[in-house]
Amino acid sequence: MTKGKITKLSVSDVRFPTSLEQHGSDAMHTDPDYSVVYVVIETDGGLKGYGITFTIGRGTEIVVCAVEALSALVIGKSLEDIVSDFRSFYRLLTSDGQMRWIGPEKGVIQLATAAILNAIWDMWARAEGKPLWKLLVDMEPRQLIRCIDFRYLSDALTEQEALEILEKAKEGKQQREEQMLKEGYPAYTTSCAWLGYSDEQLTELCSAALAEGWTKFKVKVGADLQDDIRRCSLIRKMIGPEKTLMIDANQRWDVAEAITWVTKLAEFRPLWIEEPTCPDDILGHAAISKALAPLGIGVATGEQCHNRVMFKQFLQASALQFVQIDSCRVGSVNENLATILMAAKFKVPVCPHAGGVGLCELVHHLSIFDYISVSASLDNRMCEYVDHLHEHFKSPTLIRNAHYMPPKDPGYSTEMFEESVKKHQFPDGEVWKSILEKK
Ligand SMILES: C[C@H](O)[C@@H](O)[C@@H](O)[C@H](O)C(=O)O
Ligand SMILES: [Mg+2]
Repeated sequence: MTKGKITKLSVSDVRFPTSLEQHGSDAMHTDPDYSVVYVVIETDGGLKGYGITFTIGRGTEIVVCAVEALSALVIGKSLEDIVSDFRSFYRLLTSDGQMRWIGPEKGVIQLATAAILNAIWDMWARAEGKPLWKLLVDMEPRQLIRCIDFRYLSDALTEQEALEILEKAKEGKQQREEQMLKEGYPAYTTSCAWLGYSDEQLTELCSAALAEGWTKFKVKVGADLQDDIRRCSLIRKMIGPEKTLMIDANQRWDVAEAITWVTKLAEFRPLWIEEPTCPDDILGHAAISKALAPLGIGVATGEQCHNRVMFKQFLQASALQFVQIDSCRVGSVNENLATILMAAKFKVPVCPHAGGVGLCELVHHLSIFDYISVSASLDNRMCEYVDHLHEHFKSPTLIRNAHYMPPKDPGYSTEMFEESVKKHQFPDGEVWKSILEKK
């Protein structure tokens, strides 16, 4: 594999003005400009890797600084040095004796870690000539385990248990891979019902989605109860009693408020309420889960769950019924592998968070791996889909019949078109120059 040492890491602040049309809006984030911190790493032997982390506009420049601060830990290493002992490299990035103080393993520094490690995984998959999901699927359990930092996890999941889960799932792997290649991984859509959309827009988008074959829909709630009742009733009527509805409050409520509010929306039979309260409030989520269980409503969370230790506690406390991993929030594939394995042990389905810009491109690799190599089940499992900004990626997602089709191109689907990056660079790209001039 030796193709030189990493000699170059470049990082850009790339923003898309989605707030102009209220795409992505929710009860807490009313004007998101979907953005990425885009990292490109290169070796002197000609290997390249592309990585992103997701942000929503202002503040992206801070993550860029954090990537720059971490870059010294990457420069000079070869891909082989890194992946032959990936666990140690993960530790190096997340446990630097001085920089860990500004985390540890949370917030801006963790987003930066995600961007860099996503680029490394992309480089590895490209070097092997495989899409990332296939790289993972073809790895022996022991090799997968060596990518995971088990520090702080052993009270919930030991290495031995993780190995046993992976060994057990070897049975039927081949058939599941064939099934994925034929049918794809089930997806749901959030594109119809952002909070800032009018009822007309909602109706139009929902009927288009139904015509395209979507069967599972997520609606933003949490700002105004009467609005929520009206919007949920509209969608439930359009999709009929059989199809699936989920609701997402993006952390808007206190615990008691969440319970009363969601109880009032129970007649629309949501499968889950997502992020009902503060994403760090594990016991709060446990209380909400307990109160809503009799109504048949689960709690989903994870898009702002900053590391594997948080997921561990959510699982230990029965505080969530759907684990929403995110490919850009935590320490990349390494940390998501840990969470996927813990979810398998606790028998909780993984339903990744996606959307934003690039999140769909990345995370469906992990869903496909989860099904083939870990969970072996599609029960109550689906990966989020949002129909924005795919045109900026060289290997965009492919949806067929509301399923994600497995990517074929080598890598982690992270590479963007140079032209897109250039145009949307903040604040000097032509898109932003013209917006900022008008302001
Ligand atoms: C600001 C963003 O669009 C969020 O609203 C979005 O990630 C959302 O929570 C989701 O679950 O898709
Ligand atoms: Mg959400």
